[in-house]
Amino acid sequence: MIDIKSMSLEEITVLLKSMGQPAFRGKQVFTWLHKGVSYFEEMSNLSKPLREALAKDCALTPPQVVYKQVSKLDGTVKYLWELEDGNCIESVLMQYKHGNTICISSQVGCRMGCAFCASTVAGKVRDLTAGEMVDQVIFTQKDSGLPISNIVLMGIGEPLDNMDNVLRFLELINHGDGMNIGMRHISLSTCGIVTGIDRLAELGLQITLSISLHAPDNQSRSAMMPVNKAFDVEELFQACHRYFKKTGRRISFEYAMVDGVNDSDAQADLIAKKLKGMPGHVNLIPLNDVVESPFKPSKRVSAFQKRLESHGLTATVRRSLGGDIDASCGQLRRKAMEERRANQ
Ligand SMILES: C[S@@+](CC[C@H](N)C(=O)[O-])C[C@H]1O[C@@H](n2cnc3c(N)ncnc32)[C@H](O)[C@@H]1O
Ligand code: SF4
Repeated sequence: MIDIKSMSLEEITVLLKSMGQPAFRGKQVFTWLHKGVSYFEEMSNLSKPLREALAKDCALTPPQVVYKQVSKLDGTVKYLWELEDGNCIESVLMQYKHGNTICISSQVGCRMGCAFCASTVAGKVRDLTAGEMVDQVIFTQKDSGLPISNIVLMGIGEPLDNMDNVLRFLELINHGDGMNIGMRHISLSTCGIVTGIDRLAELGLQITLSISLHAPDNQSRSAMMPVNKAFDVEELFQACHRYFKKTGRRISFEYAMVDGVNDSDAQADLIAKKLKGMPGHVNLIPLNDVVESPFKPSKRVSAFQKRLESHGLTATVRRSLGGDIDASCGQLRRKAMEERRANQ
């Protein structure tokens, strides 16, 4: 079956032409797909034979809601979606003053093995297609009734470990005949795959790049993030400087505060030293407790923030949304996997 949801407008137009259709049909089909139809029959301005021919050759596999949790505190909505092959992924919809933001998954699981992260506990199962990433945005908007204006690639998975599909997703979600979400409204977060960061720099997209830094020295970072053994923190900082030089875009550094591991003043000083020469924004994240993780939340978040600010850096503390639901990434999927195992 053809994965039509992952195809560009141009590719769909070529496909429709090969089916003996005029070029404008391509745009009609693309527009329907990005409105979130679940069946080709819903494409009411196409002839019945064409709808049937598309249904015969092309897969349309909207995700199904398995769980939906709505926070009573702030309206954050967390979805656990079941994909066509039975795998589950998460998306979280957060309501901010500047608009509604969706956090989407880029893979089923993750192979990066960060010690504090629930998404990686059972490893990576597979990459998501571009269409499956688009569907998270479209069907969350459809189900919630809330217009989505911002996207963060910060859900389950490592986007730069699935880069081709992620780039295609960006192109599709940005398309004027689709969701039309501007690149400036999209953030991509990576654990630090240097080759991917360099590739992004070459492309010069106007997205915001977030680096999950979590420690500025090799000893602490390697203890938290195995990726640091493939691309160490020196190489990572160099890639960030290259990225800034090439794109002129400010990078955001994510920093989950872990008690006694990455929260010393010396580490704050080292961050400032390493970021010298480029504007950086450090986003301090109060650690979400993950049962399997040996790490505990730091009590020095505010002191660390002040120390960073004393060097002239911008440092913010991430506001925690959805505190009363399983909003931390990967937790809901893991819970569902455990329940499935128990019922087998
Ligand atoms: C789940 S990751 C997905 C994107 C990408 N793989 C990455 O690592 O940046 C998104 C962010 O959540 C953070 N994160 C993961 N587990 C966490 C936890 N237990 N507490 C706080 N932040 C966590 C990650 O470090 C990262 O900054
Ligand atoms: S923090 Fe990101 S890279 Fe690390 S295991 Fe979790 S999802 Fe994967």
